[in-house]
Amino acid sequence: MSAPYPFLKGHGTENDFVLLPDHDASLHGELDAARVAALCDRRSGIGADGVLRVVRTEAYDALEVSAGARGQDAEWTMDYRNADGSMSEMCGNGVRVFARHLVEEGLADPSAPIPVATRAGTKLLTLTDDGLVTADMGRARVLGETAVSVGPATWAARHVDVGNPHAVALVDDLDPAGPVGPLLEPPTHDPLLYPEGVNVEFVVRRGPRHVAMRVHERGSGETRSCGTGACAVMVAAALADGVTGPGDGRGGDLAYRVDVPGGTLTITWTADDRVLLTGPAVVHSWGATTL
Ligand SMILES: N[C@@H](CCC[C@H](N)C(=O)O)C(=O)O
Repeated sequence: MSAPYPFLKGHGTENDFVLLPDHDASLHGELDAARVAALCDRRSGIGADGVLRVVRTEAYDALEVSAGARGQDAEWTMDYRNADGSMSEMCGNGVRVFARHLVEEGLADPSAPIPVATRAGTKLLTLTDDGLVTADMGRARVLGETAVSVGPATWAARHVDVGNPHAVALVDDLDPAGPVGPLLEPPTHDPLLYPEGVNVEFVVRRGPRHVAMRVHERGSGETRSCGTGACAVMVAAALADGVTGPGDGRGGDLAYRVDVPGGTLTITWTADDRVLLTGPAVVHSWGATTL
């Protein structure tokens, strides 16, 4: 495709995305991994951690093979791709930016929760007057223990699935000059447990119900934030704090502050076992690009 194609750029706590409006799914078959990687390249492309393709679910279903448990009860589908062009089931910050875009373009009504279909099912998005967007991520599945390594350092990690896979390691120090390092390469992980790769979060405690994290994202490298990662981190931290879960384990909701390099997210584990991801989400630029 050589004609200029419209795009938007947005971010949630500096996890940044190129949005491609493709309402009628005309990009079907065009948006291969190489094109996505070229768009996300920070020197020769627009630059982003991933691409959010905005497609009407009806058009998507007519043309494309449904992947796994993708929800079909929403007017809009988010087709998410990592910066290297690989697909992921879910992107928590991405779906929040996606909802912001729908509302700003008059494509969705913010007076009620907005359903968005993803490969990990339909998510409900709520926009509030304080500028924040909350994604109801559903249930986080805690799947046991594993280990991750950076160079000679190895940490125990918790395997948490938030629609996509995570390994969460509680560490003493997040400093890039320390054992976690600058995360230029993917941390080593168990290839049998994570045959498709994994998002790895390193977490330190900052105070009661307050943690900070860095993340190496599968397919995108170290990013300034990861919404699904923050959800996995919150659940892992709460369990490490002795919470028997869900929620506070006593019938109430439980909220943690999760600091990421790009800002702050609030994660709430509800008594009925849903994880809510809340934070800022903005669309700030518009333009046209070659595809
Ligand atoms: N940044 C995202 C996660 C994007 C997908 C991830 N890299 C994967 O491959 O699973 C988020 O905010 O959740």
